[in-house]
Amino acid sequence: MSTQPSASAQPSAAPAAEIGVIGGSGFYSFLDDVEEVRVDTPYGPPSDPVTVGELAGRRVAFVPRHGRDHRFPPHKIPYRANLWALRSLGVRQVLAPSAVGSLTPDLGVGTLAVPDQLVDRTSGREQTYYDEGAAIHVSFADPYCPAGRRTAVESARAAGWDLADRGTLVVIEGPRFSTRAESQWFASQGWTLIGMTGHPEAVLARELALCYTSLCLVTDLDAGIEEGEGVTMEEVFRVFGENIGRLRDLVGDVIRALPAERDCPCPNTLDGMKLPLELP
Ligand SMILES: CSC[C@H]1O[C@H](OP(=O)(O)O)[C@H](O)[C@@H]1O
Ligand SMILES: Nc1ncnc2[nH]cnc12
Repeated sequence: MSTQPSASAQPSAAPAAEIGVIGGSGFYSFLDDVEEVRVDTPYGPPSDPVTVGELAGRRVAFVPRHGRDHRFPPHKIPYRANLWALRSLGVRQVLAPSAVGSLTPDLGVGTLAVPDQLVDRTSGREQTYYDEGAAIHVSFADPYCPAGRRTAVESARAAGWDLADRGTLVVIEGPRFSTRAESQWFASQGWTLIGMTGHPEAVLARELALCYTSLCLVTDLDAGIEEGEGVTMEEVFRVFGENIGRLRDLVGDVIRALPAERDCPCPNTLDGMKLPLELP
């Protein structure tokens, strides 16, 4: 599966897609023969034009959350625009690959973790579509789609990954990495994974009634458990680069195996949600 968008940007012809992929650090493109779409949203443009292509008969839209040139740091990513853009193309299920640190020696570098819980330690990010008009409070007890998670776990197992079939992802504000004390405190809570982008992405997906599945590649042991000089950005990119081929393949496997009809308990409709702005 490659990586280069082949077509030029189109103003607003919007090809439909059912599955969305949001690429993270080191994951800036997906699929061959894609159509590039400039989608505008009430929240501004997404991180970069969305590319839409086909895999195993499934229409897939891709957006790189940091932009193709990684110009958006985690606290400046236009999360609302990214999710809105995918939803407005028809996407209903989102796969979100991400580079994460491990908070436990049990999860080594190169592990694929499919978290089932999330802890928000960010501050000051725009994290809702429901900030005017009416007070709407979505349920978020289980932030990830169980069907998406099941499919990801089965696909990763079949592909021979070192696998964590659950885990709690703590999302820090960044862009700095954690101190050793912070990291040790997170680990002492039983949280197992650490990243900077899982929130508000997951909750915005929930607010748009999108299924959302996080695919975490462990690129490092976080400061509280490693014995060296601390995590570096170079280390994260290097390890991610060593694994991007098989991670892309895994995302493809998950897309092939995702049920076409959603059979999960995730909200499936926005009826009654009084979204302040209308989706196209
Ligand atoms: C590149 S170092 C830290 C950076 O990597 C992760 O990005 P993503 O979740 O988009 O793969 C982490 O969250 C930070 O944004
Ligand atoms: N240790 C870490 N902390 C926060 N985000 C990360 N992304 C990759 N590794 C990370």
